[in-house]
Amino acid sequence: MFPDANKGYTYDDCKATADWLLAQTDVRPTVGIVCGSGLGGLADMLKDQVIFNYKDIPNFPQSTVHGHAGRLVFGTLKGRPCVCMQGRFHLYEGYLIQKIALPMRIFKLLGVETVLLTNAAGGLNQDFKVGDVMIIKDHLNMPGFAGNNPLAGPNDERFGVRFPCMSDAYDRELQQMAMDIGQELGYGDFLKEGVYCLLGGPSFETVAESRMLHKLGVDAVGMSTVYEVIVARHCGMRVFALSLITNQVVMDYDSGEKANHEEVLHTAKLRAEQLERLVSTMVTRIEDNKNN
Ligand SMILES: O=P(O)(O)O[C@@H]1C[C@H](O)[C@@H](CO)O1
Ligand code: HPA
Repeated sequence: MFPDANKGYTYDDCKATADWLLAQTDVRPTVGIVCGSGLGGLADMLKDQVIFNYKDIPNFPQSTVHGHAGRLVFGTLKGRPCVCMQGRFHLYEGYLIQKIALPMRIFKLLGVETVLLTNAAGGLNQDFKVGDVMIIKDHLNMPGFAGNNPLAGPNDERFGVRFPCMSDAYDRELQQMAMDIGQELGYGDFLKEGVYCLLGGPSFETVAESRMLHKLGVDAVGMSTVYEVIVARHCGMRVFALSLITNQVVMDYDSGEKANHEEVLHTAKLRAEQLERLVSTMVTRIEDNKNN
């Protein structure tokens, strides 16, 4: 049923990739960051960078989407060791679902304890505006209802249990921390919270699909993050995720609006600096809290 489930994704394969990376950098990251569409500037904030192109990393997939540079950047954020994915992988790129989330297992084997994920998403919540930042409190794995789960296939207990709990997927303390930091930075007006829904893409939603998701209580819809969260939680890392609302989802047949990737990248550019400040402050606080 899962013909390729083991190919290239065994514990030993992940370990070989992690060891290959660790042999080439002195950075021992405890925080891992994933940059969403157009949000790769986060990685540029790291000091003393050691950069690996995805194409040079054994077992790593390649980025094929505009706005995803395809580099793994090690370095320090205000002195704290981090690793940052400047570009992620999506179902619509044609990757096997296990491969999309493979970097989370490599993060774990690098020593990462906390993962901070960002994405670009369309706003369904009618109170959201373009440019709002939604702290994700829960998700809907829409492809998951049809059996598309990155943990499908043989389970290796060295990563985690066969049936992991997901009701606590998004760390409450980190959500509160982001809210607090957002208030301190004066971002209160555009900081929201809500439920993210994964769709496979790459086509954007029809009006009927958008209306259905809205009725289901979805606040923002996108094409990533959920598989990474499931795999990160499976192997015991703490998870925080946020969506930048890059566009308002079209819910009206008379609307002249049309979702497009250029608008997504444009909005990301406008909010990038504030997002970088929010995430970098979180990194320092996570590390400081650990030492106190
Ligand atoms: O990687 P993310 O989820 O930020 O990318 C979003 C979803 C699609 O890949 C793309 C659509 O514009 O942006
Ligand atoms: O409207 C959207 N739908 C799905 N994915 C997205 N990523 C950015 N915007 C969107």
